[in-house]
Amino acid sequence: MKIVSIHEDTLPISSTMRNAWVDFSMMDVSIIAVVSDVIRDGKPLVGYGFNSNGRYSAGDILRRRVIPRLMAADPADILREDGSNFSPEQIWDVVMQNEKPGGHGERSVAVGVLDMALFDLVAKIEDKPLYRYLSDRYGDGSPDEDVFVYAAGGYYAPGKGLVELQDEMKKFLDLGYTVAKMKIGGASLAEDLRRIEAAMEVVGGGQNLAVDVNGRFDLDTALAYAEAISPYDLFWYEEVGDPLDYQLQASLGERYPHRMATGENLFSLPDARNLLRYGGMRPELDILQFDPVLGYGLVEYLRIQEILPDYGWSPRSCIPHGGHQFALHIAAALKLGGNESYPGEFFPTGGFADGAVVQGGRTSPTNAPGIGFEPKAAFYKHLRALHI
Ligand SMILES: O=C([O-])CC(=O)C(=O)O
Ligand SMILES: [Mg+2]
Repeated sequence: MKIVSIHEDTLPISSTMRNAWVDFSMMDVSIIAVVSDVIRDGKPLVGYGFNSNGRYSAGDILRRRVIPRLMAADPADILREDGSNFSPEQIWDVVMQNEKPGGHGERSVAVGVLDMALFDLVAKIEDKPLYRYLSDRYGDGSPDEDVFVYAAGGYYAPGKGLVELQDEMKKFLDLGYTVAKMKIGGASLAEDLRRIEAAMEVVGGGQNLAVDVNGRFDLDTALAYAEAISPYDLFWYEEVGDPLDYQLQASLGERYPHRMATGENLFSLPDARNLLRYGGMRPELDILQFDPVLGYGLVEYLRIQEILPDYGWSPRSCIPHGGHQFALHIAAALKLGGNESYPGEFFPTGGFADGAVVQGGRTSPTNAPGIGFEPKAAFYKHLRALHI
């Protein structure tokens, strides 16, 4: 069993929206196809991956370091001991040769793109949907049948006023979501409060609405907003300060009695552990949003899962960032607390498989083998074009 070829490209997912830091006019993702010599129905099995949503493509690192290391590896070193399948864990060690620790930057994204494709391939070789494969190998063999998902959106955009924001929130409810998320921190406090109140009016109150600052605030601004939004009792207050400012997070936690969520821009086990050690996050209340792609893939995410109990955390407190099908499978298999969803953003990578139904704020991964990119037509045509 071997990897025959790896194909990589960059796909634009640009749009006119913005959060408190980033306008998405130049946003793109890396996409990858890993072609194996395993033949099924007359065709080679291929694993596909992409780098989640919201961080830029990492093609240079893939082309210059990650892919060459994998292609140069002895085929025996990248298989499980019994030779029955590829080992994403061993491949992780191969592609991380000669890399210093720390300073994870875009390297963790490049490794995550490959890792997603490997898990897609490995599950296809076992002819199982990914959540079943993961549950059998890393979980308890009985995955959750469905997963809590919330609709992320509420971006700032040209010409988007309160009415348009309310229409967007209404659309989320019509699609079957019960909780929506919106951006704050990109306008004045007074304007953001008007936006929050307008959204709450539609979604049914603060417990159905999360707000996301994308790391924009210093401590004073974080606390001023905290005081102003406290009476709303929001679903959560997300990524309020710089992702690596654990002291800010801890100070906020001392003053803000409602749920906080963060972690989408922590890209490694040591960074995640530092959040648990020093970030003042409260295991009985708060939510951890590490993205299983951006942070060196599922291999590293599993290492993070392993240390959670040491700090009093349960997998149910994890709701990954990214709104991708990969994390949906992981959430079902590892019994996480839920998954993000982008019903209206990041075309064509956002959203789940075509025809996926959300009901009462819950959905299920597809039963196609692997991740199920094939039944996501508008995206799959780009993945397939990588190697055809
Ligand atoms: O706006 C973004 O980059 C995405 C984001 O923070 C989220 O989904 O929580
Ligand atoms: Mg966020």
